[in-house]
Amino acid sequence: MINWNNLDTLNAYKKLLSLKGQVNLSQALSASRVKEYQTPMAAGLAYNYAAKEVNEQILSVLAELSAEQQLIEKYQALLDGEVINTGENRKVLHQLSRGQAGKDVFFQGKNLRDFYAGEQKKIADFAASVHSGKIVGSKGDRFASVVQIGIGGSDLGPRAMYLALEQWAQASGKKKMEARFISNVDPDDAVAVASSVELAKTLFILVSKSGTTQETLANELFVKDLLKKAGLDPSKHMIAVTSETSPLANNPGYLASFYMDDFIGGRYSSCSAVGGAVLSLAFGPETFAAFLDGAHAADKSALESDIRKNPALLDALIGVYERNVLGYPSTAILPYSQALSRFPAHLQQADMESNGKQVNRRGEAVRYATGPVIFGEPGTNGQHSFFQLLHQGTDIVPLQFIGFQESQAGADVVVEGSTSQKKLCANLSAQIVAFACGKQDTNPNKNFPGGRPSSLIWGKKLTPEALGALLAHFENKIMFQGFVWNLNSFDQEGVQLGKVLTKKVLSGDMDPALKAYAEIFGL
Ligand SMILES: O=P(O)(O)OC[C@H]1O[C@H](O)[C@H](O)[C@@H](O)[C@@H]1O
Repeated sequence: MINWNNLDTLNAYKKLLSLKGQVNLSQALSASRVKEYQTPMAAGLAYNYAAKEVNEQILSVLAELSAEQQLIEKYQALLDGEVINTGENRKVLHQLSRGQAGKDVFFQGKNLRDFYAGEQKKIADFAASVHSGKIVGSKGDRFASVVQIGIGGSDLGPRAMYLALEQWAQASGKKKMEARFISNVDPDDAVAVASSVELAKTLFILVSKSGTTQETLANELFVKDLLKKAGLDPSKHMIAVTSETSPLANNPGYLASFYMDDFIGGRYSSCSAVGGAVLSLAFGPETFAAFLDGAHAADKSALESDIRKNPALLDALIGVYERNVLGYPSTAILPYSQALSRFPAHLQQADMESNGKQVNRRGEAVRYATGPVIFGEPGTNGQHSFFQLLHQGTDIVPLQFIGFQESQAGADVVVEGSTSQKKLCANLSAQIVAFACGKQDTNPNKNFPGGRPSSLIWGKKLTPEALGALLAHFENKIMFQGFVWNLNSFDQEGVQLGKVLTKKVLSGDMDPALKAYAEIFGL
């Protein structure tokens, strides 16, 4: 029997509050702790939490919290197809799009694992036909580029994953097609992307789960207009990815259509047809399959009930301790990997759209902090930008570093006795210790207080499997945190009001304040 309780009703939470400030990070951090406070992740990655403000006692109360809030049972129920998205009365099945970690899940007599796998197979066959030249553009040209049109979850995850594997694919001979993305309704986005490709050799992927998103539909027509003006037949240059119930479904105006469903939230859709189409076209279906394998392995590891052996659960619980006990308002995602340049942007949506909520699953106000603000940039770039505040600002911002021993492309240069990859990893190591330990100085302006916590996810190299595991780690972390806070992490009502008011502006039905702003733009 599962109980959905608010965090502040739990005994373990009350205990946890009494453990505030037990750890002095600059004193606690030691070589043995760096070795000991680490747990293996899927696909050869590891989660290191030596520089977090936790100790054995805090970790054992976090384990009690996990048991009392039934985090693993709730995850298992989600995998088994229970209606976890209560606000929209939906199952939550993104994990099923990358393998079976729970029971078979059926909806209206359809086995949904077979449905997701079937769409993946259809995409693989379609991609093979494009790569072999069996399917060509309307003037007979082979397709060389693919442009995804979508926004939010239909853009951020797939774009971040594409960029994450581009150099790896190039170096390993897996790159089949160039991919670009159009998301913004700002016409300059579509113009810039369209002018960077040869339209006759470009396949567009229209991606919208709902099939109703204003920006995406506007960009579809924008692109179709450009295709027509170039003398090309849009129906031979565009495929669609949508849900079977959307207005875009079953439209013969697309070269092909691939489907996902309402049980996969937009921000969790990278492993469905939403990410599958672009990644399979760009890097081949086998690369996408390897990415799914890594994600599935991470999903399985998230079922472990010992928090010390479950990196996603541990990461989630430490985050709750930082947010609700230590009161830290935000978290920075800092990948020391250029390939992950858009990964923080993806996590902004994944985390903040999921856990940026003020009411619980039953719609009652909660009396504790929920999801933190998420932001980030790759290192070392961030060091020359916002790290000043992170080191010496008045807020403490927990940091999630990500790093790899090897680069993806392998090409490197030795300058002043070290390679660039070595410099990158040296910077990462240095930052963790600088944040944790600080440095005393008699000049207050040069004083580093330290005591600034971070975790490190690391691996040998960012491969498709490692990327899948990394993505699933964060998705599962967000899910566990939502369970701790007793939220529905799978709806996003907070994005609706702006859409309604936008329609009012465009239809001329405005209140005075709205009208005043609209007038600034001559509307
Ligand atoms: O895929 P679509 O239905 O076009 O939705 C695209 C995006 O827009 C919405 O406003 C939501 O905030 C996102 O969660 C979603 O990913």
